[in-house]
Amino acid sequence: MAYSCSLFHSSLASKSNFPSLHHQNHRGFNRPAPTVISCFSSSTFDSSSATSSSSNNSPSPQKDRRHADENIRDEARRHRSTAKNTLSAKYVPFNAGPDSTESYSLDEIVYRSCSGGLLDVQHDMEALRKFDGAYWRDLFDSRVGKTTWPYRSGVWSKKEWLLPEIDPDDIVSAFEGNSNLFWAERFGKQFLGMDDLWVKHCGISHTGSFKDLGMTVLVSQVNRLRKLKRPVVGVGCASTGDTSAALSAYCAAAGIPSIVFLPANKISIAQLVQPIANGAFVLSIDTDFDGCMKLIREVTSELPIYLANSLNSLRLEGQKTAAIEILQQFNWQVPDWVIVPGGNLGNIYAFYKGFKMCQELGLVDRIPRLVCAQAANANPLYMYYKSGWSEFKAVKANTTFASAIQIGDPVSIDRAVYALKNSNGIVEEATEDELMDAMAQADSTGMFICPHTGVALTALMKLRNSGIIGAGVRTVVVSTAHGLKFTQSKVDYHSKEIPDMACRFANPPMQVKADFGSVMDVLMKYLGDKAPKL
Ligand SMILES: Cc1ncc(COP(=O)(O)O)c(C=O)c1O
Ligand SMILES: N[C@@H](CCOP(=O)(O)O)C(=O)O
Repeated sequence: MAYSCSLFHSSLASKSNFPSLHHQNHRGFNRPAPTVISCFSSSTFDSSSATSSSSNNSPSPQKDRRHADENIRDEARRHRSTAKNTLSAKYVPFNAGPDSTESYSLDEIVYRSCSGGLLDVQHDMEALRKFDGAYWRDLFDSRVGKTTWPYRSGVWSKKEWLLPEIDPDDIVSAFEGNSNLFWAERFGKQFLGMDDLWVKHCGISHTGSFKDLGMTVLVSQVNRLRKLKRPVVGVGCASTGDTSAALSAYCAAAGIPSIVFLPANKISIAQLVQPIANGAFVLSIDTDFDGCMKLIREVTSELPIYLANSLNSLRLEGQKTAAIEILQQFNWQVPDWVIVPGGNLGNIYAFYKGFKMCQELGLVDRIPRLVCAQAANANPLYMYYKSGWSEFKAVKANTTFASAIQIGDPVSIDRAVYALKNSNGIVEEATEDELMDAMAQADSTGMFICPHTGVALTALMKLRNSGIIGAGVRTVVVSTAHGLKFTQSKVDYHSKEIPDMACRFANPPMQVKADFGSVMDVLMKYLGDKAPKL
């Protein structure tokens, strides 16, 4: 498919009755406000999520109480500042040189640069820098735990760094983000000899995966585009099951049609039922994810269907907030390592971008080393890394229990390489045995993770064994989906029904006759095995 400067163009629209396609304070204060704020006394931000420690400005619960006939959107509107917004963002070619002048408004429908390369959302960093790091830390911290629209969302609590110009009325949010940063105490100690291991549970989320973080941003922007009468009839994606779930849920919440292309028989039942239940138009296509991705790219260049995959750089703006959240949850201390499972490879770049923005804007003084973990059955990035980044070759992705990363031709390969090179990063891989064992081991310590998180944990185990990651260093493993989406893989594993897999940590249920003696026998044996050895 040729992209002519990739501005959304439709031959079909011009022939049919589709609309024409040619058009293309707020302050958080746990501490005194940084002096820089006084230069912006007509604040860039609204006042609804601000709390102040200064006595003459302290919030009055009665006065600020929501009016009886208001909802939280109305309330936010009442509090909104009339001051001019000084922040902005635009699309630019990804990793463009300093001489590049190519850029697009976020209100344009564009996914690729003139040369066919990836795009990136570029913020006006000078405007953001007018506020110092302490200001941003305080602002973001002040929004946690409140129900204020839209800042209750872990994503929109960073609104100024995402879509600074969007009207909060256009935002479509399920108050995603603010996910648990779980201290993996027992897993770390028992299997890795680590006591500072953390799992960022991005999958404990509205639709059960980290995709919600990006989708709230993308669907909000689509909502805005539709209000601006831009030609967006629906939103579409190719998916291995999580993007489609998030897309269909957010679109359903906003009343926007969604269309999802799924590789037939390659996603879990739980994932399949999500877009069906949310009223998406579901196409089950007899190909793999890469085949679906190719088709959706072709279709979205012909029809007024907005592309929701992470090729669209808007998605990564939302996903980058998980990195900012990790720093926030550690009280703005930087972990040493962050390990992310990779498939289409948008997320590893999103993490890099989130960390890097925090460094550039003075919230932290360094960034973590990143690890991207792939399934050995779908490992084009790993192969590229092993070749010393000499030659990238797409692969035919083979079946893997980590089905959401069964991707052989990742669209964000360039973004991933950039993120890894600039974070002194590493790529690792996990065989099917390794990832399933790691998942079972993690589950045995009280987690209930997805196979993709098993891939990331395998990478950690390998890096611990080789001594690259030391025992005492603070490490975060990103868990990308909820384990309940992948119960069949756990059932297969614990039933030891997987051909050629030892299933070393299987814990099958015991069949027992319905009589007291039989039950006592098995219990006595079980308890005997568990008795502490004296
Ligand atoms: C559960 C899960 N984990 C990891 C990934 C990989 O993310 P990315 O495609 O951004 O590399 C995906 C999707 O690809 C996913 O659905
Ligand atoms: N795992 C993804 C694959 C597509 O990734 P995307 O981030 O480019 O949408 C999925 O769940 O579909």
